[in-house]
Amino acid sequence: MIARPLPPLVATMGDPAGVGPELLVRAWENRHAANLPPFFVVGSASVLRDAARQLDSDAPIVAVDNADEAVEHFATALPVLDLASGSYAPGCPTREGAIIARDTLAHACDLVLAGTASGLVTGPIAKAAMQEIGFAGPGQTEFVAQACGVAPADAVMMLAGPSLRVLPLTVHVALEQVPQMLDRQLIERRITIAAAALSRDFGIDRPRIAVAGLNPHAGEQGQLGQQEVTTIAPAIATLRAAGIDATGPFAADTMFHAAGRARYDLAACMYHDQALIPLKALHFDEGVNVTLGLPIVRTSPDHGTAFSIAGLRKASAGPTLAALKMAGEIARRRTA
Ligand SMILES: NC(=O)c1ccc[n+]([C@@H]2O[C@H](COP(=O)([O-])OP(=O)(O)OC[C@H]3O[C@@H](n4cnc5c(N)ncnc54)[C@H](O)[C@@H]3O)[C@@H](O)[C@H]2O)c1
Ligand SMILES: N[C@H](C(=O)O)[C@H](O)COP(=O)(O)O
Repeated sequence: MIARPLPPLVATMGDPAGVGPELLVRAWENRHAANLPPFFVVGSASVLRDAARQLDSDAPIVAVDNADEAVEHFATALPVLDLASGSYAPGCPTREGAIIARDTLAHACDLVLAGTASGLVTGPIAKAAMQEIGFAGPGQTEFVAQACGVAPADAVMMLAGPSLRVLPLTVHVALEQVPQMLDRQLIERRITIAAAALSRDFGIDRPRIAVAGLNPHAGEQGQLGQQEVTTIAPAIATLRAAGIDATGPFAADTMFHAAGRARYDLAACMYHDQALIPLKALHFDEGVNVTLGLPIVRTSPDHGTAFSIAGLRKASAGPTLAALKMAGEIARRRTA
């Protein structure tokens, strides 16, 4: 049976002064080589044209009115729903740019929720700049969750690369807050959501989830901290009783070498950098940030706005290509 065509993906530029716009131009240029599904941008045609010019690219940028038009034009031009105007110097973020990032993200969420687009790929934002305009939540994950009517705590961040998937159980909080935030409910809830998503969206029937300890040597039987004994191990036991293949807590420093990675499908980590350092060390140029637990598909490249190299033709489009491919694959799997 021939699969019916899905609606196109929708992408956002993120902060227009970051590398998001240029990487969307590069992604479109590589659409055949990367075998990308059709996508369109909710953003600014003028910003994308400026980005193409800075890249010395002849990629046409066409303003469209809807997703159907976007699909019609995708073969010959990068389609954009032109909702924003103004020019933005690469590397020079502005308040107006943060507002555009917020408003275009909100519009893109609405398009996916309405079924007009099959998935959302978000460009990088600058969190501090977004906070200054009253952005809801620490990042796009929480914003998209709220747009979907999902409690931010139930929108689970996973970073994925070819040989590693990681889940930070606590994310954009100060390290000093992590021990008090780590409770059994949080660990059990987020790993349960992740296990279901790995089955549904990645086709892993019985995902193996390795859980890291918080303390060095996973606490050394309680001699180097108590969280493993009082909280993490009991949470793992509860998950296992519920039929989830969770193991640990493991000493984090021996989870990420090749032999360690071969033992699991997802590494559940206690805090942001415990998860993202190994992922970005191994897969920075192809890493994808995937939000699990949402009714929609949402991915983003694994990096930020890279203001220091925006407009300099130095940014790799690898993570953006990987994010678009993964969003398309998940969307296809969900409709199979
Ligand atoms: N997904 C996101 O929206 C996201 C992710 C991380 C950071 N941020 C935000 O981005 C801003 C800058 O954060 P940062 O500097 O810590 O992280 P960053 O990812 O923007 O940059 C870190 C380093 O990686 C390099 N880099 C980033 N993307 C690259 C690419 N595509 N190709 C080549 N090199 C690349 C940068 O030049 C820099 O040296 C902050 O405001 C942060 O909040 C956003
Ligand atoms: N934690 C991710 C990273 O460091 O790559 C990124 O900041 C995610 O942020 P969003 O919730 O805005 O996608």
